[in-house]
Amino acid sequence: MFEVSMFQIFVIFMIILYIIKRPRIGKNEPPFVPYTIPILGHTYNYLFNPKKFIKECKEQYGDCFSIYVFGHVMTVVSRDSLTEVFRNSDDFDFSSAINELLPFHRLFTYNGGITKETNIFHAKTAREQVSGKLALNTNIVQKYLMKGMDKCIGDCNDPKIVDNTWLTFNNIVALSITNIFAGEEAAIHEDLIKSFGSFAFDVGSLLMIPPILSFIHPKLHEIVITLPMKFGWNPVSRHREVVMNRLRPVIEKRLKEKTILGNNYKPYNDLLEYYMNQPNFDYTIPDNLSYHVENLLVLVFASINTTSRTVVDALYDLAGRPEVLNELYEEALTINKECNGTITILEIQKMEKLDSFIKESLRHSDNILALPHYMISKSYTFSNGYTILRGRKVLMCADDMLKAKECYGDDAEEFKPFRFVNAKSPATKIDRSYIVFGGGRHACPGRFFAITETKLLLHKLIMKYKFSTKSGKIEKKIYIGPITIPSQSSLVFENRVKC
Ligand code: HEM
Repeated sequence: MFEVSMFQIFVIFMIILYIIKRPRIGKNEPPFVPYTIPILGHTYNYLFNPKKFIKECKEQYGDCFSIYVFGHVMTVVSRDSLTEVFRNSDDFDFSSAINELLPFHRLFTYNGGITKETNIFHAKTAREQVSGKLALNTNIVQKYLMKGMDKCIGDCNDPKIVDNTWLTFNNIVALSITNIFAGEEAAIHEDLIKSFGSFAFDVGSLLMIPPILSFIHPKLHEIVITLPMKFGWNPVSRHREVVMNRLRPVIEKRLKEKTILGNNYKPYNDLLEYYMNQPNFDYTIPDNLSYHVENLLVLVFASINTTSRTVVDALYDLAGRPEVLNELYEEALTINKECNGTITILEIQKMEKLDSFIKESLRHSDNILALPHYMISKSYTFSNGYTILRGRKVLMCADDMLKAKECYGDDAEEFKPFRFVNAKSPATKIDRSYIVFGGGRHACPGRFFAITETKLLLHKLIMKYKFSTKSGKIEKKIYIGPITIPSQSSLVFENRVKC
């Protein structure tokens, strides 16, 4: 009798997998980097040795090459070919690549998640209602950043050690953003602020599941990570319920006000008011409020933890450089004297050294590969002559582009805090190499708000505290594969003026 052991089944499975998943490269595709381990391809180097691996590939194959990771061929682009991806947004799509990592179309059950089409609305909202209302909202942002600072860091007459830095500053940013998104009335509720603050972390936790099953098919990975939804666990719905509970009474109150006051009704400046003014808003219709709340949550996802990440990276970069902190304190002091402590958008524009410092910190975000895009046209031929076909995933060499010598000079690798002072190059200005906010037609529309909020919070922190790393050294970021997260080490805060 012929018996088949588990081991034999495994071997047969691996052979089949090897045969069907052998990388297939078109005739004129960017050069394929050879690998030695079958099936795994370049996955090990991608996860555990990305900096050296990508540098060596670039040196050998140029700015455009193909690698094989998690069972898929991906095109890696830098310099001119990277710029082409941004310029040709009809051919390259960011949202479908993001949906593969985080299946928003399954998590957001009422608004369909984040797609190329729905992003038009979200981008317009961010551009006109958030970045576009900076001057109107500076006071409110300032008020709640100060409140958040008092609550989360408080009095540091004696030096205070702050652990969980990203979480701490995320809570401060969440408080101010909840106030301008949901309005001050709703933002008095702790559970709403907590929900907004933890939303991106909760949804993003799905990224921590390694896509092992993608070796077989990416859909399998999606099925597995969304399996808990079948048993009622959905990180979006939990937060959606909290937000709806807190917004419903405010909506009812505003609608009543509108009826009583008629033309004398004074619209609020928050995002809630904007959603209420949409022609398709009618919260009495089933699912209508869920739909609008999910739209709001998309912007919560895009804004809070990206902005707090920028603040925290800048804080670590500053905490390890006391001489730079002193120089920024001098600038902050001068500006503060001129306006008696009440900062308006004009004062924020005057913070030139701080702006340069934040830009340099963003330039050193150290992500090796970022901003995945899918090629969605029939085929695309780069100006270097290489052609890729529909469905090819493209990854950008972020660090390589952000440290390009032809754009930043021979010292491009160095952290020069005041590199951009007098260079007419603010932290919000997109250009060929400064890709932290993407590029082209889909460049981040919330960047004006994010940089203003970051400047305001850092200004207030610099005015109130001296801070340093606990180790006294410049702390390095932590790599998770080719992307980074902030250092986990502690920061020490101390009041500038002791009582
Ligand atoms: C420092 C903080 C931020 C960073 C680093 C950041 C980064 C990015 C990046 C890299 C993209 C992709 C751009 C592309 O496809 O070329 C993007 C898109 C987007 N961001 Fe931001 N972002 C930040 C803050 C914000 C804020 C505060 C908002 C909302 C108020 C926002 C809303 C959006 C939206 C709606 C898009 C999609 C744009 C489109 O597809 O047309 N972001 N962001």
